[in-house]
Formats: sequence, structure tokens, C-alpha cells
Amino acid sequence: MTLIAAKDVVVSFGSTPALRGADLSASRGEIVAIMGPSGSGKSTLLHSLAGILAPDSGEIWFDGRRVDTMGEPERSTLRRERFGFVFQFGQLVPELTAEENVALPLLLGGQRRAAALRQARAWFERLDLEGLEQRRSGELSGGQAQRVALARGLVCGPEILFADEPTGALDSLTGERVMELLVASAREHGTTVILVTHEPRVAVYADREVIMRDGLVNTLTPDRIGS
Ligand SMILES: Nc1ncnc2c1ncn2[C@@H]1O[C@H](COP(=O)(O)OP(=O)(O)OP(=O)(O)O)[C@@H](O)[C@H]1O
Repeated sequence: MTLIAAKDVVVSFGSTPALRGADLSASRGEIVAIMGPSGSGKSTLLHSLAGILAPDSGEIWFDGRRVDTMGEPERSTLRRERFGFVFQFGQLVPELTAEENVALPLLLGGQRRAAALRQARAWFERLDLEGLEQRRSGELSGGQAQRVALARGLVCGPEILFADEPTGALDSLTGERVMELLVASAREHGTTVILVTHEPRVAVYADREVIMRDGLVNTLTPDRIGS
């Protein structure tokens, strides 16, 4: 069953076309990698699907509801309650400890501090982060910080995780470990993952790859289009 879909989505930034009629859908529990050259529209499509950006035209659907016609408060609730995010440079809040960073989406959702921190701590073992709960982001390695960011993306039990170059700032071995943990957590919880990546070795973790070119999604595999 389709959980999320973009239909004929058009987005321009001033006179720059970013999406020129992009289509993409993903089923519940499916891991989809969006690949393609720099500037082809990958992040713009991800932001449109996630309700961060309202397209100029076209439709975004999530779980049977139109997202692009919702008001910002409703989209914001959707993002907070049902979506998770992880970006290239983790973007942890430097003033907070690792466990506070993970607990942040729960605290923003109105959970009490003690319960939120308890729930956050459970992720440290799952993601090989035991002992790092009290560190601040400046005291973590890139791979550790990105696993903390992943825990923060997953702590609310999202139905979809949007991951924009989640391993882009990591060396290949560390990146593979992050991807293994991301995929294992997604599989365990039946989470759909929309993954933007430049790297074929990251895309192999997905169930399906799509290639973007010039603001359009080409659903043929790289082998079939000979690149
Ligand atoms: N905020 C913005 N303002 C102006 N132009 C933008 C903005 N965001 C994206 N663009 C332009 O839209 C097009 C698509 O950008 P997008 O970031 O979606 O591509 P991408 O495939 O994710 O690229 P990369 O792999 O380099 O991150 C590009 O031409 C880009 O310059």
C-alpha cells in the first residue's frame, strides 16, 4: 500500500526550476534511495514530500491525505508526530547533551523530561552509543554524532524517516555502520525510508533506487539506463 506519494510536482526557486513534474511513491516499510547528479532536485523532492516546502503545483499525499494543501500548523504536527529526519551534518544542538538531543522531539511533543530522557537513553544501546549520553556534540566523533542524530530521528517512532545524505560527511566505513543501523531500525519498526544519496554504495541498502535528472524522476535502474 502506498504510504507517501509526489504527483507531478513542480518547484522553482525564482527562475531556477528545481522540480519539473516529479513523481515518486513509497509503500509502508519500503526503503527508497533517490540518486542523481548535484542540482537534479533530490533535496527539493525530499523537502516537498516531507511537507517542509509547498510545491508550486502538483500533489503530495501521505496516508490518504493531501499534504500540500494543508496549512502550516497541520503540516508541522504531521512532521513532529509521524515523520523523522536525519540530515548530512547531524545538526545536533551544541548546548545540549547527546541524550537531551535525542529526547528533543519528545520534549517538543509535550512529554515530561524524565520520561523523554528514559526513552532517549534506550536508543544509546541500540545504536552502539553506550556511555556517550552526557557528551555534547563537540565531544563526539562524526559517526557518533550522526548516530545520535539518527536516534533523534527515530525516537518518536516515525512512520517515515527522511534522510538527506545521512552518511555524506562520514568516511566509508563509518557511513556503512550508520546505514546498517538505520536500515536495521527501519526494518524492525516497519519504517518507510526516503534516502537521498550521491553514493551507490549507500543506495544498495535500499529496496529500490530512483534516479533524478533535471528535476524529473527516472525510475529505471542505473544499469538499464547505462550510466
Ligand atoms: N533555496 C534555494 N534557493 C534557490 N535555488 C535553490 C534553492 N534550493 C535549491 N535550489 C536550486 O534548485 C535546484 C535543485 O536543487 P536541490 O538541492 O534539490 O538538488 P540536489 O539534487 O539535492 O543537489 P545536491 O546533490 O547538490 O544536494 C538546483 O538548481 C539548486 O541550485
